[in-house]
Amino acid sequence: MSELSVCDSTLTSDGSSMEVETTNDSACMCRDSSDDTGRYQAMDSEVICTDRKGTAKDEKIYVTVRLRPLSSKEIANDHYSIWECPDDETVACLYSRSDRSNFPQSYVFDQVFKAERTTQEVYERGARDVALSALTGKNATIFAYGQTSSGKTYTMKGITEYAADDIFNHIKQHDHHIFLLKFSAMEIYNEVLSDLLKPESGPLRIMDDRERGTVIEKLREEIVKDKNHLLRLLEVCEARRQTGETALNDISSRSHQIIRLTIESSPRAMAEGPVKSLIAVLNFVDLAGSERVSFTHSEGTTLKEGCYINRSLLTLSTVIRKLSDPNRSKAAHVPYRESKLTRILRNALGGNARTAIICTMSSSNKHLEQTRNTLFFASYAKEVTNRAQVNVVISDKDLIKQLKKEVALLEAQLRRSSMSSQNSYDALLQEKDLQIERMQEEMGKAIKQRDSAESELVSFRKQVQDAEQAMVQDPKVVDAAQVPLPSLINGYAANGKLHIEANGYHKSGDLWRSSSDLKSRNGTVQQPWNEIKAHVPSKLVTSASAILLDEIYKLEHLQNELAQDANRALEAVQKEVECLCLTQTDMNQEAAMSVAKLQLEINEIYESRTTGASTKGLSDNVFSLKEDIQRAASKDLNKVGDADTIEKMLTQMQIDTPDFQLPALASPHHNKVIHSNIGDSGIMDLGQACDYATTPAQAEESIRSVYAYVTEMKERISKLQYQKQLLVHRVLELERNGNTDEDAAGIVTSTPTSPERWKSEFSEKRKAIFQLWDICHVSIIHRSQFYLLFHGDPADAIYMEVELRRLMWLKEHNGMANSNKSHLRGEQISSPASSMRAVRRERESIVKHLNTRLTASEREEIYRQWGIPLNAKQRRVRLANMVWTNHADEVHVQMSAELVANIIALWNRSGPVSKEMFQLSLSPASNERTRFRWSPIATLFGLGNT
Ligand SMILES: Nc1ncnc2c1ncn2[C@@H]1O[C@H](COP(=O)(O)OP(=O)(O)OP(=O)(O)O)[C@@H](O)[C@H]1O
Repeated sequence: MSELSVCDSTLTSDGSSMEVETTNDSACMCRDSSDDTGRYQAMDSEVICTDRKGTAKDEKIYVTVRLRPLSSKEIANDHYSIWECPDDETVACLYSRSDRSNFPQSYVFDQVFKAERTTQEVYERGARDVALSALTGKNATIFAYGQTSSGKTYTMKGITEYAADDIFNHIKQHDHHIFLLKFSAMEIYNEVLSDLLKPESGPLRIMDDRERGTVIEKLREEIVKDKNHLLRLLEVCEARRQTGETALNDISSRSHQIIRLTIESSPRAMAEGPVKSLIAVLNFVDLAGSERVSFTHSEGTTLKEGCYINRSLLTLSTVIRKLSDPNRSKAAHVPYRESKLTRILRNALGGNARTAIICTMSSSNKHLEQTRNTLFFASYAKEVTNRAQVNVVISDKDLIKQLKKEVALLEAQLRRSSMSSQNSYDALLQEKDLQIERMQEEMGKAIKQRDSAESELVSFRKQVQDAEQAMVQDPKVVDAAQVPLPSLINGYAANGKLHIEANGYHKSGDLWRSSSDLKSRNGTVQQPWNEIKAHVPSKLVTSASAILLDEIYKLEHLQNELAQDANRALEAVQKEVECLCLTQTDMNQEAAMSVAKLQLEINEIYESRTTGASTKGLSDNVFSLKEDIQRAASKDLNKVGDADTIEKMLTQMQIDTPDFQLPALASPHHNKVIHSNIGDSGIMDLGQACDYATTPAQAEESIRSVYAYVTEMKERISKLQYQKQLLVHRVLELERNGNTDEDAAGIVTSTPTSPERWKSEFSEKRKAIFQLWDICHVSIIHRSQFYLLFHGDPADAIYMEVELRRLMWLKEHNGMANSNKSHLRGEQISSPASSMRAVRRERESIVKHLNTRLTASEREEIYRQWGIPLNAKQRRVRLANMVWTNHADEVHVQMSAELVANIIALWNRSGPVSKEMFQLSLSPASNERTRFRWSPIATLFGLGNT
């Protein structure tokens, strides 16, 4: 059952609504609507909004006309009715006068109630619908307009009571809602607003609040408890209203009365979201009647009242007329503020309210003019458009509650999203864990495989070691087939080539070396010759050349070690120079330049050497030996020399390895002299060379000393090379001629025994060599090297002999090379033409390097020595063409050799000239491999062909 709630709160507004834009049911936003159509009105702890979702629409004021029957008094005064209602919407005047012809005879309205119609019918057909709009949240105003005594009060009293009945019936019928009904009443008397419920409060002020709209200050509101309560309040107001007696009305209303019901409803059940209450104001307005003074016989107070009444009604008519103008712009001024009545009824007149106007009129012929004025007013009023909207109230409390719910909802969504993310993270982590697990398993397998491979390798190495040990103890019992493929054994297979050990010799691809050689790091032969001989092929064992070959390998091994020593010396020099760079600021300029030049030269050597050329050179050299060996092995050496004789010869040719002493390296920091000695193996200990910084002068001296040592080492290597070539030559001679130890010993026996004899023999042999160089077109670089290297030392005899024999051999076969370019004994013999071309290229190279190797002053000095005018054209070409052209002239030969060495070589002025020649990079230019090759030595030191 519906109930009418009683609430302690009171409203202080005038009932004007708050216009709010609503975007949805649960959220609304207020905005100021300061135009004439409505204003916001903030209400205590409430937000009133208008629901515009299709419920608001423009609506004309509902205008009806009610005819009052003639009263007994009027009938007594011979009044007669001149108005009739041909239908429910038309009222027509029966009285026609020629002078009134400009007035319409009939008027059409929404409803016309003839005199017989009851007030209930007027209410039901002319006001009920509008009145009950307040129950649905729409403001509503019903007022009566008409001349005095036309029945306004009579009609409005009945309308209010019928509306009250309907309102309470509605409340009864809508028990799922809670209703709050508040009553207030006011009157405007002589343009003074007063509270009918509390008349003692005096005149009320009308406030125009920007937020709340028109507000009647201190207007009392009564919560209506029930219908009787409402009726009692109405009675109170009626009793308090200003009335007076006029000629036309015994109880004439002398004021405008406004009865206001504020109806608020809210659903009883708490639905989702905030509680939305509906609020509306229902005004019942009983206007004072327009009157004509002549008719009312007003005077004094009554006259004054009439003036105010007419003035306010005139303002109302003006407002209605202006609002009814279809051409009116929204900006057009509407004089609401010219009367309190229009200010208070502002929403009802063209605003947020539904409005019904009941125009009351007397049908008497005596009131024709006043009646027509009423009909004119009614005609204007029915053209006024209102726009009533549903007013929704959301309390702050409910709004906060709703917002909290939304926040909770969002938080829940966020939690769900977070949980979802967490779940996905967990899944990802699980997947990663699985991957890690799988990888760990694979790693475990790999580790096992590695361990297994390592154990196999250890086992394999042990087998190899056992096999090697067994072979050392008794090589014959070791079957080569039992030796595992040592693809990973020791360092022999670093190049990945297959090594097969058989009969004391290792074959590593294209490399042959003796077992003893491989095992003797310091060059000493660990296995006796006889022992080696026992394991080499019988063909080689019986061959004197085999003995020579073995010695060749020994020499080569020693040569390699010397080369390594030289490399170490170079590195020491390099480090020394680097140390000097740190103290270069303390050097005097000359020393700095000297050191810088040395450093540059050494850098060039070092950079070239680190390109791997030395390895290549050694390989080439070894390759040459291998070919020699293969050739030797392929021959049937039935008449090779006696091995003992060859051994004897080799003993005599034993390499002279004097104890070199490294030049002192001064150390200013340690104040001592460091000596690097050549050990038994001929390896120089230079380990500490770089640890000592020196003064620039000392350092430079040290560098020069080291440099001289390197040069000496290279000279020894060169001699070894010669010695090796001699032996190779002898091997080939033996192989070719079938000669035996006599030939081999011939070289040895040719070594002079007395210095005097050797001196003359040296001179003769050198002249012969000079001649043969010319005949054979031997490289001028080779000539220079040879000349500067061998000066007549008794130890040089063997080299002189080798060179002489080689040249004679070349001379002998030059004709063959000329007529037949086929290989001789597998060797390619350079033809005289190709040798001449090679010499020519050397001369061109000299021309090329003259400017780069020598300074201008040095060149001028040389030109003067050679008799070339300084202003001559092509001086360099002339000089190059003169070199080595007169072998009979000892001075010319000397100058030629020094010039070539000076130009081509890295010249060290501090050292012996003859010992610098081995830095020459030019080997005899030939497309074919010559039998005597200097290039390995040159490339060993990174002095590849230029
Ligand atoms: N429709 C009607 N049927 C019978 N009597 C009516 C009718 N209308 C009005 N009367 C009577 O007419 C008289 C005047 O009516 P009422 O006081 O309501 O006029 P009024 O328009 O309010 O006048 P005023 O403006 O002076 O107050 C009253 O005695 C009333 O009873």
